[in-house]
Amino acid sequence: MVESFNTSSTMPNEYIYWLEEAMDSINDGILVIDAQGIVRFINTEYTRITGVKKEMILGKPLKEVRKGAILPKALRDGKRRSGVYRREGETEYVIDTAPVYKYGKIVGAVSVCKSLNEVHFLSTELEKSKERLAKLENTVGRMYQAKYTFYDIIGSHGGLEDTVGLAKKAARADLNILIQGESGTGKELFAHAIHNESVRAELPFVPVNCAAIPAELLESELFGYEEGSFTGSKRGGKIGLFELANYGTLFLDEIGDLPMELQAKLLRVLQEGRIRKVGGMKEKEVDVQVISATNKDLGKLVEKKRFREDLYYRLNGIPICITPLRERKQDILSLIKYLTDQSKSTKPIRFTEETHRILIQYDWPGNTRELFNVIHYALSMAETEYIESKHLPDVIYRNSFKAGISHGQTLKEMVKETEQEIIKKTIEYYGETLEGKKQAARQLGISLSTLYNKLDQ
Ligand SMILES: Nc1ncnc2c1ncn2[C@@H]1O[C@H](COP(=O)(O)OP(=O)(O)OP(=O)(O)O)[C@@H](O)[C@H]1O
Repeated sequence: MVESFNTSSTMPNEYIYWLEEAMDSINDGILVIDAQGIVRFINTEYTRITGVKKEMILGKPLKEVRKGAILPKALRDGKRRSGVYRREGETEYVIDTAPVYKYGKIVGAVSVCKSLNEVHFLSTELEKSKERLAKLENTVGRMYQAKYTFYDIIGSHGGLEDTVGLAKKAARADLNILIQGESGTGKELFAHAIHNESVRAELPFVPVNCAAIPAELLESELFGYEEGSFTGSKRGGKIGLFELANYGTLFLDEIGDLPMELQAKLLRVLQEGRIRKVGGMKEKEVDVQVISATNKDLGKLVEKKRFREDLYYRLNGIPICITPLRERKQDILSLIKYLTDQSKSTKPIRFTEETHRILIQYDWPGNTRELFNVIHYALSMAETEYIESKHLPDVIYRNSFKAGISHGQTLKEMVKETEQEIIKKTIEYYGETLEGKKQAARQLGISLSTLYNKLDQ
């Protein structure tokens, strides 16, 4: 049963005016018909979407002014309809229709329309955002990828083979791992290889150098921060490295340098598997394998109360110790070959026997990193295919004299060469002027003429 639609009998004019204003402020188009199908109201957005003005439609039967309108159906069958697609020239829109009831009887019907142009615009924006997100994910993925595998670890002596075996088992165990060894022994290389051998290989490998990040920034780097948590914080806050490493591996390099206060926070995260951003209230679960590394004796730091014992045991699920290069000198030649094989040089590279002897005799306090630097240096100094002792950096070359390695020279020649080196360095220090040379001679306890003679020999 359909009744007449009459608002003026029940509402004061002022109220109706206010209601119309309210309807005009919303973003959806609205059209209302009465029980006879006569258009009683449209709002401004309806005109904007359909192009139909009030004077063209108000007071007229909807069926006549808008051919194919579905709203009158609501008067007949009392059904609500939603998402009906319409097109008006260039404008596409969808409408929802519903009957209006009063005391259980239909007194009119209302339709609400939404422009699809806006929806199209929003979905294009959404697509663009998705594309940007995919690119960012790709970049982050590439940034946080472990580069090395166990194939990149060269050498087998001095226990290195067993260490590699242990590291492979550790990769399968999914426990926290602590790698200890002097600087340059390959701790980071091992961490990459372990991650790549583990079930987490396809997921991020996130390295953090605890000694390189200022203590006051480290907490927000590790755990992230909420927007506005401190002056200068970024809009939207920041995601922490723990969260970036979720389901993957976090490599905490130089863990011995982690400030005490952060040690407590790290321990809590490892125990509870949850992180909380700086300035945040919510906690988030994280599933991260932690590989830590240090060139300090962490056990000693614990004794000196500079590293928390409970954290030490948490991190030290599987301990891995890498032998320094001086204790596995048999690996030096394989390491040199590995590096020269990688060289882009088109000509063959040959190390003289003497160069090999010097490289093997040296103690390598900077371990493999130092060896690699020295080889790179020598390769760039040599003009021919032969890498001779003179192509090695000064410090290595001189050291070989101290170690008594003969360079194919007589004792007299070696003494002369060393004397000249020392005189040149002293003159360099005091200056090339006559006064500088006099001072150098005085310093060396020889006369000026002896100084000239020795240089001219
Ligand atoms: N056994 C090895 N085989 C091949 N390359 C190696 C080996 N050990 C070290 N390297 C190379 O030596 C360099 C230094 O290694 P890495 O950075 O892993 O050392 P580290 O122990 O982490 O040093 P630090 O304590 O100073 O951080 C890298 O270029 C690495 O690839």
